[in-house]
Amino acid sequence: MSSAEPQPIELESLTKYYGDVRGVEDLTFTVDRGEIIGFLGPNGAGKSTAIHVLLGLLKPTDGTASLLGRDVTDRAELRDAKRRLGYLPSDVTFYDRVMGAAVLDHFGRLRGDERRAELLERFPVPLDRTVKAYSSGNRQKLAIVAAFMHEPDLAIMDELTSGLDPLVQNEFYELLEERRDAGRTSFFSSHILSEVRRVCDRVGIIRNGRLIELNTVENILAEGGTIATVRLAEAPPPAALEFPGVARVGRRDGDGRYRLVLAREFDALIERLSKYTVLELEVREASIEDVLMHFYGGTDEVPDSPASGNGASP
Ligand SMILES: Nc1ncnc2c1ncn2[C@@H]1O[C@H](COP(=O)(O)OP(=O)(O)OP(=O)(O)O)[C@@H](O)[C@H]1O
Repeated sequence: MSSAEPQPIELESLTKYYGDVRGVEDLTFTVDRGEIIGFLGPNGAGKSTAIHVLLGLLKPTDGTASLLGRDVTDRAELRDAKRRLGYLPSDVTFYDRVMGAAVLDHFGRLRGDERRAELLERFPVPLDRTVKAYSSGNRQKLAIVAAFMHEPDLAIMDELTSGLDPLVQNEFYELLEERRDAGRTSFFSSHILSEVRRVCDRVGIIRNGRLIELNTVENILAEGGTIATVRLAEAPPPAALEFPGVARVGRRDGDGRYRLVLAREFDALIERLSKYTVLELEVREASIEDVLMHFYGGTDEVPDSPASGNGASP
């Protein structure tokens, strides 16, 4: 690939309304070549809408979207881009009455299949059975082979590894990492925070149709990397515990504990707490779940997040 090659995904003020219902609004971002980027957000945030616009399945209300430098609203350009695209949908459906092998033959004829044999070794499926007889995991493995066997420059995946067992998941993450090493790009939506942390270079967080954060996992964690939970004999208002370096302070309704999200400002924390009688203090590293709960704000829709049960939402 030459350096003059266009970015794999470029969205500029992309907006999609379904009648009066907002799907996404004013989305602007660029995905770089060789990047693995995750798209996170609560249910209904707009992830699928953005992906469907990118695939040319939905027409934008406003703004532009391009795949591998091709305008997705132009049929010929979209067709061209799709030859170098691998797409893994969230609900894998094939014609039930065809054999697994015939499914791969079909996609192979359309786009190529140079990695077919190797991928089938890594993601084995019963090729001589009809897809109807496949378990959901096998369907997904077949979809992976179909999506990646032509070595696409860009892969787009909706709900990355839903339904795969942990060993297959791991194999799949390795495939994405090999692609990255070869300068190929992967973009996926996910609810699974551990997988985002494991494989992503950057994470985009979308809420109510808008992109509210786009950053590396490390930087997202660094903004509020420490959580202090404290119980005081006194009951000052949460704002009394704020100082530079504290991102948020909240107070739990049930037991009156305060929860501070802060940068590693331990001296300042100790100084501030010294004004009070500290009955309990726990300080720990924030998890990505903690940080994302902040962005998701007050929703319960982070499935593998531990219950945070605190009053520290923004
Ligand atoms: N075909 C449609 N007609 C009307 N509204 C729609 C349609 N598809 C999506 N929406 C609305 O657009 C918004 C974004 O939905 P979208 O499916 O893109 O979110 P999502 O982030 O993919 O959610 P999930 O994680 O639940 O799949 C929601 O308010 C949803 O109700």
